[in-house]
Amino acid sequence: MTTIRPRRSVLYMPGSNARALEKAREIAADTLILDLEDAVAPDAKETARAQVCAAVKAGGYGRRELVIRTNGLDTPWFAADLAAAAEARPDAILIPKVSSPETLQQVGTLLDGLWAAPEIRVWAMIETPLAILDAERIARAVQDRRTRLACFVMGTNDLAKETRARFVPGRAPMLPWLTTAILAARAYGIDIVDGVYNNLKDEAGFTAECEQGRDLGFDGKTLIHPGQVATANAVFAPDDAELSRARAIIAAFDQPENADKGAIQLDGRMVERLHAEMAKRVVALGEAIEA
Ligand SMILES: CC(C)(COP(=O)(O)OP(=O)(O)OC[C@H]1O[C@@H](n2cnc3c(N)ncnc32)[C@H](O)[C@@H]1OP(=O)(O)O)[C@@H](O)C(=O)NCCC(=O)NCCSC(=O)C[C@H](O)C(=O)O
Ligand SMILES: [Mg+2]
Repeated sequence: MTTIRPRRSVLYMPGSNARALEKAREIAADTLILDLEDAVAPDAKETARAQVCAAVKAGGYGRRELVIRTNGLDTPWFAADLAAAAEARPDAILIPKVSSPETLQQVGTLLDGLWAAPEIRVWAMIETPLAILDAERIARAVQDRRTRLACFVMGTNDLAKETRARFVPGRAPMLPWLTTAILAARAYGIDIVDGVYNNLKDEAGFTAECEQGRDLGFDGKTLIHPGQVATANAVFAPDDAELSRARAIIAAFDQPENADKGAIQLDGRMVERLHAEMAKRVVALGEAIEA
């Protein structure tokens, strides 16, 4: 099994907010997205870029995964954002408003031209109607190693803006888009994290949306405030009951009498070898979180 990197809590912070960049060294998020795009006003773009890249170079974020979100390819800031981000060497660079695989190929070519370290991955915001309609081809871009593609990030605010869909409890208007993006990501073995929950005061609504995202198959959720981290970390981690059941399934198939069986009964339920594979992933995720 490949190594699992937990991405339960993926916290955005405005690159222009020096205090937040500092504070983030102590926040228990799995991943930090240091934003140069929507969270930063046009007049603050250059300052934000310099601050973010200095923070990444300075380090001190421990095991937290660091991602820099650039401005879009069609903006006057993109070229300088990409060059500075490549030089700062974050774990990944997040590209907003990716609507086709060609965009990822273009970014990959630019990164190669900048001699960007091969370890730097590219993440894609899935937040336009065209991205949903073309999600399968965008995810398939992972097969072109030049793209460095590793993860999809849902941009539900931009999707709501572009489609005029409303945010309603249960997200019925968005479910087809969320599941389309998840299917595309899983078909090509890339990770995918859910969109943000804008209401910072609605804890019950936020918890429900985390649970919905987990049940749909997301690896984690993007967040906008440190106060959302603990809930996302708890919801997207396997709990004790899930871990002990997973260990029991693995142990059952390890028994010599089950060596030639494809399906067995365990505690009144049918379990197949595919469940043992799923159980191994749950245990590996639990161990990665523990570490
Ligand atoms: C939403 C906020 C503007 C609220 O900020 P504020 O009113 O200052 O909140 P608090 O007073 O509760 O803050 C308490 C302390 O926590 C720090 N803080 C706040 N938010 C963050 C954060 N995201 N990361 C790190 N630290 C944070 C404050 O500095 C306070 O610290 P202290 O001074 O020591 O007390 C604010 O939370 C915020 O800006 N959030 C992020 C907004 C953002 O990044 N938006 C863009 C991403 S969302 C998006 O674009 C999704 C996608 O593209 C789509 O289309 O859907
Ligand atoms: Mg967006």
